[in-house]
Amino acid sequence: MASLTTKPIFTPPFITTTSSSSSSSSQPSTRYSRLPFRHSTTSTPISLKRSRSYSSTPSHPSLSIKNATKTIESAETSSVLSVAGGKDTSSQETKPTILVSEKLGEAGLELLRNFGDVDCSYDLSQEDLCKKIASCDALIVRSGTKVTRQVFEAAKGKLKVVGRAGVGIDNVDLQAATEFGCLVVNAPTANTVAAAEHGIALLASMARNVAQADASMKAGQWQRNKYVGVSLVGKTLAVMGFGKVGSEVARRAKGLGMQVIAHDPYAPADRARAIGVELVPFDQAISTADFISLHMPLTPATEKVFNDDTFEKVKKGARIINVARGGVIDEDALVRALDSGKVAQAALDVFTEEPPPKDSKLVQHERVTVTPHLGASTKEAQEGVAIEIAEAVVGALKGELAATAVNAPMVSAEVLSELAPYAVLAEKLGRLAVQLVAGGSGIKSAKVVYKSARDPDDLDTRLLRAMVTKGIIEPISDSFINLVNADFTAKKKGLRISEERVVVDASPGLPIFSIQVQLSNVDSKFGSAVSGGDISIEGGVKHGIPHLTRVGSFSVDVSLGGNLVLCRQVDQPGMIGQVGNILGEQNVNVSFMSVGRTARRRNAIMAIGVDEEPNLESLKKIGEVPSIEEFVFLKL
Ligand SMILES: NC(=O)C1=CN([C@@H]2O[C@H](COP(=O)(O)OP(=O)(O)OC[C@H]3O[C@@H](n4cnc5c(N)ncnc54)[C@H](O)[C@@H]3O)[C@@H](O)[C@H]2O)C=CC1
Ligand SMILES: O=C(O)C(=O)COP(=O)(O)O
Repeated sequence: MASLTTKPIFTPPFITTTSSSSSSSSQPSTRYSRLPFRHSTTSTPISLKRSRSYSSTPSHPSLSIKNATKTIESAETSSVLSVAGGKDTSSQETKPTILVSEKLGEAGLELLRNFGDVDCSYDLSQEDLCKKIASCDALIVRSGTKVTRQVFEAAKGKLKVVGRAGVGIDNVDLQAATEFGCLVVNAPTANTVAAAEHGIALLASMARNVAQADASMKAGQWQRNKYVGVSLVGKTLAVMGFGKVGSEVARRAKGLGMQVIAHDPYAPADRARAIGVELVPFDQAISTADFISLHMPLTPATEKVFNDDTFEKVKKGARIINVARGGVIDEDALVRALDSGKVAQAALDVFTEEPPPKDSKLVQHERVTVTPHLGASTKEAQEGVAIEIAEAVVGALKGELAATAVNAPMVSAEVLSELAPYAVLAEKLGRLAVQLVAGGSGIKSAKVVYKSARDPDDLDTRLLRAMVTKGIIEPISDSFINLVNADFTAKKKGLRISEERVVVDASPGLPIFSIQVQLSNVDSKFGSAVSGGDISIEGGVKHGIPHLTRVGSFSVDVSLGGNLVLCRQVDQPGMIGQVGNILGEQNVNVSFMSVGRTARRRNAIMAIGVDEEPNLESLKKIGEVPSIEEFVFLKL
């Protein structure tokens, strides 16, 4: 075994990770910050399933989701990755129920109807939504439905996925979704152009007073002098938020002959340069621009980022366009800035409260152009969004990969497929380890050691960590764990999971040589499982089947299917026969047996795989065999 690396691996904030070698295991621990739980435009999927795969289409082989019931899976069946739980007791034939709470394009509805029972119920009150949600597997919303904590609570674990047919997910309580293990997916790309085009439409119509002149003419007026506008060519546009929509607005504005600058703390400068846009600091953007167009998401950091102080800094006579979210502007401050003349005009598609109050000063303001959140409302965008979200929701319900998950760590399809048997191993090791704890609870600290020949950068362990967490927590609580809520649940239960990577000389073709699970500061009901003060078990995957390879300091080799009896005895002839006979008398089939010993005629461990659960009488008889010093029965 050779040490090659000290590189850290990803881990959430409450998880420490080290890399070490067999020769030097005292590398410093490092703490890393959590990866943002947000969508990515690249394909970085995760899978989520709960209860079962629905019958209409085959599920991803490695990703069928099992219920969180404490049923024991055999090694064969547990090659399906259990990443969610719930209380669904429907039969294989039962179709999932998908509630669509806002208008969705027909093509998307068609896809949904081919898969499940679709309930299109628009304009539901919060109370009615909470009533309905208890029988729904999926919910599809646009910006008008508030998916609050109350909704997740009312779902009582049944709701597996919320699909946001659009980009902004500020109307979904992501924290609550995560806590309830509910995946949230969005449709981030299909309405980009529509939103950008609407931004440009508002920019141009505001500059030329189109809406005001139209209203005036319809009221019988002919006011050519009143509606003299301003030109766009040569003016500076500041794009605030240089993401998908912002970039498209920038491209179009350049086509109109405008100078475009942008502010976005996270946008890469080369992407901006490629479009001929300069990225500048916030104050520079707002103080130099003639037009300011907002394209950032609504987050705690962007809420009311345009306020009295900001408007104080804008160039006198600046014009504001907002097709992002109303909440990024303090609307009262904008009214004051308009009244004072600091801001000449505003064009708004989005509002803090939607619809805004009828007497809203902002909406009624003469120099404000408004539209009722129409940015994404083109036929083309709505069809695209509907298909994008229907595919994401159906895929998630089938346990396939969700490329647009917004509240879960992203694990690529390749990683999922390669790690699937190790994920089963990881869960089983977690399950075994927790059953070795005397009393079974009070576990505060677990360490997962991955031995691999691979460079740490090539090994994404988030899935494995989630599965170890699942294995440890589910047998001792009523929680169900999936990729969405594993880290959250561990943290809530005060379980600190650390990870260590040891690089070993093994086949580089295999992602992992072995996984070791260690539990510290707990007593064991099977003293031989303790090594270096910790309960420690280790396993690997052989021919796709998880195997237990070490218990404490004893080497064993037993496939992790069915259940397991571990005995420690003095190494002597006849032991296997004696225990085998006791089990045979009770018609308990022994599937596998392995003996590991420290030295000849000294202590030995016998690991016996059994298909059935031995009854109490057989267990008692095993305990009475004179040379057996301790034994434990473990359910997998
Ligand atoms: N009015 C409508 O119907 C529509 C509105 N939208 C809204 O437009 C916004 C942008 O959408 P996309 O471009 O698709 O999202 P995106 O995620 O591609 O882009 C958002 C950009 O904002 C940046 N950003 C984050 N915090 C920022 C800050 N404090 N200051 C400046 N930039 C910041 C991000 O780095 C990112 O580049 C979202 O709020 C979305 O909800 C999107 C589509 C339709
Ligand atoms: O995609 C977005 O962020 C939007 O704001 C579009 O909202 P909508 O789906 O039209 O209610």
